[in-house]
Amino acid sequence: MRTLLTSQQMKAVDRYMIERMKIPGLVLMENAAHGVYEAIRAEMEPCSVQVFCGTGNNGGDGFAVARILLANGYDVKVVVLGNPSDISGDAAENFAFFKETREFYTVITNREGLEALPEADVYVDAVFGTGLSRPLDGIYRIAAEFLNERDALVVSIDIPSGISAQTGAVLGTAVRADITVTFQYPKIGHFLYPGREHSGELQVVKIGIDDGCDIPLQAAVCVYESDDPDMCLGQRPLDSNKGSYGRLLMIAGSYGMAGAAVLCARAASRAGAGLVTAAACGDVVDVLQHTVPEATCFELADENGVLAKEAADMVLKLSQGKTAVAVGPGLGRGEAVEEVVSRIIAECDLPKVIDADGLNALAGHLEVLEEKKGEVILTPHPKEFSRLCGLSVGKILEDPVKAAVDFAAEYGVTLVLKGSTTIVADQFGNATLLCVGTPGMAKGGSGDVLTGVIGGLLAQGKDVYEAAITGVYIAGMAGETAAEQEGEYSMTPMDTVRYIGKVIDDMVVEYISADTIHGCGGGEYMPHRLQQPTEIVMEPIGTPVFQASEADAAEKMEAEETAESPAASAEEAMEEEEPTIVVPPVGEAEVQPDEPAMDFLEKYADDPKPATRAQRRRLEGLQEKERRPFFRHRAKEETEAADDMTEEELVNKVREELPPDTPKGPTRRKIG
Ligand SMILES: NC(=O)C1=CN([C@@H]2O[C@H](COP(=O)(O)OP(=O)(O)OC[C@H]3O[C@@H](n4cnc5c(N)ncnc54)[C@H](OP(=O)(O)O)[C@@H]3O)[C@@H](O)[C@H]2O)[C@@H](O)CC1
Ligand SMILES: Nc1ncnc2c1ncn2[C@@H]1O[C@H](COP(=O)(O)OP(=O)(O)O)[C@@H](O)[C@H]1O
Ligand SMILES: [K+]
Repeated sequence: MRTLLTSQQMKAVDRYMIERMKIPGLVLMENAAHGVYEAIRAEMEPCSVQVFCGTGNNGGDGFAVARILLANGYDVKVVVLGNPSDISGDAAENFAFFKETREFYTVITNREGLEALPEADVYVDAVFGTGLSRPLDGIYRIAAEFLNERDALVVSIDIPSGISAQTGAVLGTAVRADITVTFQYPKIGHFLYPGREHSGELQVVKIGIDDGCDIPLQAAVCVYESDDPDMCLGQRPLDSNKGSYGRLLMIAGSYGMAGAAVLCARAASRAGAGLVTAAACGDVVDVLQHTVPEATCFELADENGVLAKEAADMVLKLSQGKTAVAVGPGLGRGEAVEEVVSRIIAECDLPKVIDADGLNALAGHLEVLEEKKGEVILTPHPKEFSRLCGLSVGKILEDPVKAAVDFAAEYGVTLVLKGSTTIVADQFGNATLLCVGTPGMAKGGSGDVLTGVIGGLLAQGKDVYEAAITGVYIAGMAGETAAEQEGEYSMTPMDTVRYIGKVIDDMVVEYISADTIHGCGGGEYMPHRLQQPTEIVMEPIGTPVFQASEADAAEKMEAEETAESPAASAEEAMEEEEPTIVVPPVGEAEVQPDEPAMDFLEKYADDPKPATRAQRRRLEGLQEKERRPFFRHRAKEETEAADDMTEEELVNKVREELPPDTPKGPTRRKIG
């Protein structure tokens, strides 16, 4: 499970690290750039790289990456998009090097300029990050399209430019990255389509505070992915019986849609419910008796194969002694179905999951939810959700997390908005994204399986939010396993049902700690879960949390007391190790203004008589470094060329290689 942030929350985290933790912004930017550099280095040996930079801090990261790449032998060109005079703050600090050296950057304002650039092996997208505030147009749009046409590795910094970090939506157009390196926390936009697809492989690097150090953050959104180790279920106690695992009442199916009831009932049983009671019209009961022998069946009043109004009383009577209700799959439509669904919601106090025709029955009658007796989970796909909430599908998908959270809070329900990334929202403003499942599940019947799994978990006493999250995870993973075994094209929802058992088996652990919440039967351990309806806090700057505990301090003092005498350790160091620079205590330091650290190293490197082996090694290392020029890659080319070229020929050759708009002049400048 991972915590996801919005752009605003990430800005607050940056501010926290800068203002409270006193980590300078430039240090964060440098760490970010090193993370990106490492990602590139892991893929490519020194090669040609073009870094496309915007004028904000995302561009600042780009300048820093470019500098690090140059220093490590890559052949780098920085492409500035926008007006360089708009670059300010930390980004300007990192741009300064390029401004001074000129030859490594170019400002591009049109497509012709981009097309005149030589092809590169790697493109770095540092145009916009979390500061994207409107759709890409002009040169930004052209540049994103240009990057998408390249047959090369594209690495996006923080988030592909053009993707909203908040919603995953494409604003105008967006870069398609092979790798995206983001900082400290992933963002919601990395996990929602189309942002999820545009991000490619997502890497998260820490840039200020490591894991284990808490930032006082009230993030309300998290994500589970396939094979997530945090998704666990507890073992079933040895001394248990079917009564220990609840009784699910399922109302599903109609003439022609008996399969929905079959899938739902089988999935509920596979999810572990102690007893599944299927209530349906006569035709469906006949089918169920043959295909789901483990379920008990009751025939409800019907009219032409669809429930009749009188079925409501029978259902309410049947609900006595049950622990949860699942209603909707394949019920069909009509006034009678609406009445049955409304009465279950208003008169039955059990937790319930409502899907498919259950949701259609609710559309236009949402006031029923205000009278609900038990807790309610609704599981619409976007079209069903559109019918429920009145927003168009397009509008919902513009910001699906917001749409789900708003609806769940307004009606006091748990909402499961199904899709390739499924969003589960609770009534307190929490949301969980589930990146599980496969396109193989895009086939009629997969939703019925999900309803059965959630119903089965609810029957076993799981809290509604947990049952919804765990249910989506189990159904999605079972679908993935079915796709592996049967193929994505050919797998059927019944195959998904068949693999539920394997998925659950992999999730069962002997002992569940407070961190591994699912399966422990309560919401109190839910990390980040808000327990009260509340505004989502966007700027969670709190008090610093890094204070050495008293125990730590005592341990440190003890260690100091028991340490060997400084004289002995110094002697040893002289013999075996590198010489130690002795730093006098503050206040006693002799100020030597003419001897800064670099001079000291140079002086030390020139020392004719190194005292120990370690000193000699260090000296050799330093001399080796001295010999190595800053821009290795270029220097290597020059050395090779110099073997059979005159100096004049060499200069002309290098000039020819430069892009046409680069001013002629010195081809290398030493830094410092
Ligand atoms: N210390 C830190 O904070 C750290 C931050 N880090 C890095 O900073 C990044 C966030 O930086 P950022 O806030 O400067 O935003 P960024 O995405 O560079 O762009 C904003 C600029 O673009 C402009 N603009 C927006 N949309 C536009 C459009 N469609 N077309 C044209 N212009 C548009 C926008 O203009 P405005 O909306 O103000 O008019 C503004 O000028 C973050 O993703 C991470 O990479 C890391 O280094 C770690 C430390
Ligand atoms: N491309 C996909 N990736 C992951 N999961 C998917 C994908 N397509 C569908 N699913 C899952 O399959 C299920 C389909 O449910 P639904 O649309 O209600 O189908 P139906 O009503 O036909 O049974 C949902 O749980 C959804 O999340
Ligand atoms: K970017």
